[in-house]
Amino acid sequence: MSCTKSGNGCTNGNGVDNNNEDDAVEISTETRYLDGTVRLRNPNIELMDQDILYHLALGSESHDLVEMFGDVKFVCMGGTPKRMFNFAEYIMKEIGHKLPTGTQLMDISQYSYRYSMYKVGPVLSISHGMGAPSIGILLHEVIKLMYHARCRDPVFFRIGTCGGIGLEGGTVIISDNAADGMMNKYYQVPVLGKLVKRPAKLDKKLVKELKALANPDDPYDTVTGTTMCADDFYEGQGRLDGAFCDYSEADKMEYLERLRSNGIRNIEMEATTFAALTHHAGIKAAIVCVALLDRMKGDQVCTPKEVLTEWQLRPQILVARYIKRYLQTKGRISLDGHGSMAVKSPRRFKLVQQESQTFE
Ligand SMILES: O=P(O)(O)O[C@@H]1C[C@H](O)[C@@H](CO)O1
Ligand SMILES: O=c1cc[nH]c(=O)[nH]1
Repeated sequence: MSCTKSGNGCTNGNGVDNNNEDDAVEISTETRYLDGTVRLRNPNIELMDQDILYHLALGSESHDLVEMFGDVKFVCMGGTPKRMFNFAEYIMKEIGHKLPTGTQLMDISQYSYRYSMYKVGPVLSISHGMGAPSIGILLHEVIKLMYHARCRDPVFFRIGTCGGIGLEGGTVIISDNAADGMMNKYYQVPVLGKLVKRPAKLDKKLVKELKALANPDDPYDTVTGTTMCADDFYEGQGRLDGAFCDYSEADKMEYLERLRSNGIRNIEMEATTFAALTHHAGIKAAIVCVALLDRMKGDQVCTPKEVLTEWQLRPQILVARYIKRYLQTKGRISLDGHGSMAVKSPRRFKLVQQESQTFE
């Protein structure tokens, strides 16, 4: 498998591509057609009569994916169906999107009984479940969906929860790097009996743009830092309160201190997979999580439900600011929030000017 100049390529298990650490996602001809539509790094797909996106309950022949999803610009994901339904309702208000009279938000993937998906104009809101395998399967299918639907330069967000490292519950963390529990900045997955490592890179420019949208009047802190991705909530995150625990509190604290001294500010369970697969697809992506607790102070999530519910809105507010700002800048919604979301069906081979994401 070949690598692009931008370092988008995968490795074969012998090493990891770590060059251009500070680059924004660079669009290569391997991952984009000339008009910005997504090109798959899999020659098999276009040779298939149909592609069944099994876990989304969609298919390239059974559904008109261009008609249904061709206008999607933002794909937002988070762990639970409820959070992503709430986000769909929230973003609908924020961008002033109106559903056709007599209709309501529908879970497009309800018959998959796996993930939930809501579409609000140019925004998709999808639940990804817990952990790398779950978000990995979803990303394969959503990236293929972007290809089939001919979406142009989509931007992906993970809107999540996490444990803070030396950060109070309620703090919002924008990930500028993702690392696994061994502090490797890649996602590794066994493929055909070999470990394939893919660099877990996030778009640094997008991180800065999101950070700039944190409002000094927000009654909570918004910080940037490296996010650790664990394969487990308990032992994998050094908790003392799982069904098993073969280490002491001192061992736990020593590990958390080591993470902290390496710039790790929070722990969750999807960051490396999300960063690596979006990067490999040449898709600009960001992770914004709220800390549910400070792991230096404890393990149990004991904050009252209503408070947790309010905290979970915080990453949504930041991402909504970005989306709204983008749509306003692109003139697709007016400042009073009442605008048309209509977008012409994209034409894959028409050369269009590269869109700039800079707002200033
Ligand atoms: O987006 P969510 O809140 O699901 O992210 C974190 C990581 C795990 O999926 C889960 C563990 O509670 O929360
Ligand atoms: O501590 C936490 C909290 C939320 N999600 C995690 O993965 N860990």
